[in-house]
Amino acid sequence: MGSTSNKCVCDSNLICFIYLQNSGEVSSNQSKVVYVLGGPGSGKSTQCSKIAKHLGFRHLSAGDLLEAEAESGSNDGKMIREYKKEGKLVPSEIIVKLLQKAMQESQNKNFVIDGFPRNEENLSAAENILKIEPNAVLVFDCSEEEMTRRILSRNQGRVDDKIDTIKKRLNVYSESTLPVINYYSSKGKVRKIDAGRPIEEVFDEIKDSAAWVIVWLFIL
Ligand SMILES: Nc1ncnc2c1ncn2[C@@H]1O[C@H](COP(=O)(O)OP(=O)(O)OP(=O)(O)O)[C@@H](O)[C@H]1O
Ligand SMILES: O=c1ccn([C@@H]2O[C@H](COP(=O)(O)O)[C@@H](O)[C@H]2O)c(=O)[nH]1
Ligand SMILES: [Mg+2]
Repeated sequence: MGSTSNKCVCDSNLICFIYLQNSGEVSSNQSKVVYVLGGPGSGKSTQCSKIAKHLGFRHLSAGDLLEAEAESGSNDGKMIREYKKEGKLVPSEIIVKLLQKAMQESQNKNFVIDGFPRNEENLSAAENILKIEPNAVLVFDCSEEEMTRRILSRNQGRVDDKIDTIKKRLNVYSESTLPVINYYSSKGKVRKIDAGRPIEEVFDEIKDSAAWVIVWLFIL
């Protein structure tokens, strides 16, 4: 569903109708942000692409922004590569700077942010520097076995798609990202998605959740 054109292309008319009421020109100055969190390989980027295409959000992947910065050969690039290879989280100021630029340059001000905030330092930077208070947080629930299987068959040439790095990323998720999820849970913003199912079934659940998100968008 494209909010800019106000033309409904998603298959749930009710959701489209309600969404369009809330995304027309009158309210278009109000930015909406949905965070998508989940373990490595849980399907965040796959589903965020679908959310962008069908629900009219701009997809910003923290991992992809960092990868582009690394590819650019900038001063931070080499350091980003090293952190990524080790499955570690880069210092917040780096990812915050990239997100801030991407958000400022985007005409679509409704964002689905993929894989951020990942730890408490990110969370504090998101609140205090980016001034983001997300409308909702989708959390992808998937077993470690399934996430590992998916990553090992991903074949996208990522430097971190190796078993040793995957184990480190799973630890970072449990130790650093779960506290962020608990924080948003305590604010009633988390919607858990069973991400262990086939891609289309996961997206169906997200579309059902979109109705829930829309309720939030109206309330907030
Ligand atoms: N529901 C699913 N069932 C089976 N395979 C899936 C599913 N969702 C995604 N995949 C596949 O699993 C791999 C990982 O998916 P994706 O890249 O979307 O995960 P991610 O959560 O973004 O991972 P990362 O945190 O490493 O960026 C991809 O090859 C993707 O095609
Ligand atoms: O906020 C973030 C997001 C990502 N990273 C680093 O990038 C890789 C890959 O991220 P994906 O979202 O899984 O594509 C991640 O393991 C971190 O090394 C980060 O530091 N901060
Ligand atoms: Mg991803």
